[in-house]
Amino acid sequence: MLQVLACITQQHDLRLVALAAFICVLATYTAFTLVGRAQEAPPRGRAAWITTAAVATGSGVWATHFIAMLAFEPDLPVSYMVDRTILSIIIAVLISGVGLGIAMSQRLDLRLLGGFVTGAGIGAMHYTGMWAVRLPGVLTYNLGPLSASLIVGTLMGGVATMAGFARRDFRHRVAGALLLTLAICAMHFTGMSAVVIVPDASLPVPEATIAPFWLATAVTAVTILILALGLVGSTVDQHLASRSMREAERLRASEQRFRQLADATFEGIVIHIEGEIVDANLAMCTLLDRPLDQLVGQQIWEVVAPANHELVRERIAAESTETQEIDLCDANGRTIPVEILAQTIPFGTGTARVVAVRDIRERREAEARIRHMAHHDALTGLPNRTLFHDRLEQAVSLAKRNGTTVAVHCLDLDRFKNVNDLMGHAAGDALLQQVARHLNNSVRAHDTVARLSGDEFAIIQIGVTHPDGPAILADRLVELIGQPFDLDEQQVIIGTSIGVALYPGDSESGEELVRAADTALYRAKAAGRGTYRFFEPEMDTRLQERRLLERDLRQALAEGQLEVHYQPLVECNSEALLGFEALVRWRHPERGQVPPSEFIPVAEESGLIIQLGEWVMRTACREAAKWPGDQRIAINLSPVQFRHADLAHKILTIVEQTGLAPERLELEITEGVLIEDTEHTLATLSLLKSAGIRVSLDDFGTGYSSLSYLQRFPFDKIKIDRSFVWEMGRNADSMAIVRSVIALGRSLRITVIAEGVETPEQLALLQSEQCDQVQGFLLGRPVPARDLTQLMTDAETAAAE
Ligand SMILES: Nc1nc2c(ncn2[C@@H]2O[C@H](COP(=O)(O)O[C@H]3[C@@H](O)[C@H](n4cnc5c(=O)[nH]c(N)nc54)O[C@@H]3COP(=O)(O)O)[C@@H](O)[C@H]2O)c(=O)[nH]1
Repeated sequence: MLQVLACITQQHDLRLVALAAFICVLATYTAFTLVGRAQEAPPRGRAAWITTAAVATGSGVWATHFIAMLAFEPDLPVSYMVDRTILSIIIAVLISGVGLGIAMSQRLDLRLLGGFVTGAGIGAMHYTGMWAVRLPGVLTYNLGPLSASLIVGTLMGGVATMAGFARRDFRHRVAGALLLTLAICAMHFTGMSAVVIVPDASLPVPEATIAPFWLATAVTAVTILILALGLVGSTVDQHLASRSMREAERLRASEQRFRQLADATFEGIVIHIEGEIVDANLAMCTLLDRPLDQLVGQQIWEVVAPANHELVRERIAAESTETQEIDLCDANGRTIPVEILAQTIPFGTGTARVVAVRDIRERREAEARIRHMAHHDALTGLPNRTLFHDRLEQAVSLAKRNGTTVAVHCLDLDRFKNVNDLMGHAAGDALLQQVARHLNNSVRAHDTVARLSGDEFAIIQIGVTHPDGPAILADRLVELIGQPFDLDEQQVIIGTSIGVALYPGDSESGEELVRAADTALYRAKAAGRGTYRFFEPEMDTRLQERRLLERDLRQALAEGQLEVHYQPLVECNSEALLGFEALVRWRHPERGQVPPSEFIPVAEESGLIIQLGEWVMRTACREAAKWPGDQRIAINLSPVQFRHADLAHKILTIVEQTGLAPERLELEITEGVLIEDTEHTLATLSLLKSAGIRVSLDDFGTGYSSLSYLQRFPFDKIKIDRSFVWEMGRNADSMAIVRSVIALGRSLRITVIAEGVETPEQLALLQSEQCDQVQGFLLGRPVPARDLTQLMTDAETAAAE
């Protein structure tokens, strides 16, 4: 060690030694910095950085050696052989490159080995450089220091790389650089202390050389330039690399955010390039029931329903951005209706199509539900009137093309209203559902059973090949609906009336076919119900007649062709005049006298009964109010009038306006009034009754459940139907009924009137049974108002006698 120190202090120019040390620190620092860059660089760029590090480090270390050599003052002129000096530079560069290349490894053993190689390489450079020295003497080495210099240099090289590459930060780089500088200096000066120079005058003196100071300055300048270039390059590159790393990081984060965003949407997103899927979000994978790695690389045709391939191809070609509904196929081959919206976006170096996919299964189901609701009856689930007419038009068009026959059956349930009224609406609904099921089971799959309204059903029987086909079906339906139905553990028997019309034959259009079937239904009902009738052209004539009658009645109301006649109501025993029943009369200018039994049903069907009824009520009340006595006035009310909510209000207004005492007014209603919407009817009647108006139950005994109505409303009077009165003398049953009704009235304290009394015998029988009142041609025919004064005077005279 002392020998080394003596060598440094006594045989070297210390200023140049300091300069060499400075260069060495700079070179070794550059070495660690550049190798650090190589470590961080992508594999492709590493070789370039190692090469740069090798050149910078090799030249720096060589410069250190060379300046240190210039600092050496052996008291003899010294020069250097160019070729050997260049060789020493090459060795420095090559072995530094190899050593540092190994040392940059993550493995500790390789890092140590790299340090050893670097240290040894510097030794090799040093002794090659010494080999280039020329002086007038013999230069030999002491083996001990020589070996020591190589061992020290090699070992310390290892220590320096271990320290310098332990971490990639400035402190470790500096520590490594200082240790490597120490290694180089130790190796150099130990090596120099091994030098023994024996002057030899016989050897040639080297030619005058450039002063060591200037040589050192030139080498230093060039070296610093090389090292500075290396360092600046490394710093700039590191800056750029960290910027691009930050960019890449930002890109990665943005991509991740985009994916999270895309995955968070409910809509599926798929990106494809000319049909090849390159990415998709989570919703898309879930929709198609395929993992992302299965989707990526697939052609979109594999997920689009074949029927939509052409359409999708056209959209891609046109770069369409319009929304479109198509079908996709999932992994299980299920069809998924979706709405798509596509955009062309920049993607990598080219473009791609990004497609937003919305699952519209729920929407389609809701639409289907709404469509179904719009075309089906909610209670029975059968097609409604709208769908029925659509299907009928289709069936007729098809029959026209194929030359086949279509039959339309219009059905009306008989006595359904009774069930509804007596057992309640829930039972009525259950019955309609059972009927619907029965009808559906009776037809073939391609026939249509529809519910048109209330208890009206219709059937379209298509593809009729056998001429008896419609009759066979109608027969079966009458039979089927005539069977008892089970309702709430009770059996009910209803029945059905059916009208049948055929295409071709009865009509050319669906609408007319229904009208014809309706006409036939009317005839089936008129024939006593529980049967069917085929449409016949003559039925249509009747229908036409009804229409004409309706037109004329409308005109009659407008032109005042109507009149009210009054028929006496008489006390049975005394035959005293009690009042009159108002009966409407129509004298048509051409038709002559039209009976109410003909035009009242037409008025009820057309709704004209509202206007007509109000007119009769006002006319009769006004007339009765003028009568000198307090005779009562009985006025008929139709069931149709009760469907209007303001009936009670209208009657009370008329009574008030005409000045008739309410107690003098009797309203005659039939069972038909009570069958429809009983609650509303009873409320109307109660209101009228509470105003003092009397209420009579007309045609008693002809209805289905006359007796039950007596329990439900406190009628003032019941009128025995004239059919019983006519049969009294001939038919014991009719007599028994008349007797029972009179007894019933007496026990319930309800007045009983018998109508249709035409003979003195009938009157005598009724008197013997103590009937309260009578009405009939025997006691007085309906007469116009102008004849009433005479009639009342006669009655007064008769009473006085
Ligand atoms: N809603 C309204 N209905 C009315 C009105 N005017 C009449 N009508 C109803 O029309 C039906 C037929 O009535 P009409 O042809 O007037 O016959 C009535 C009497 O003329 C007839 N009658 C009376 N006595 C006899 C008789 O001895 N023999 C016989 N063959 N017929 C007789 O009975 C009819 C009265 O019946 P009713 O009403 O049941 O008391 C008829 O149902 C009328 O109700 C009206 O303004 N509004």
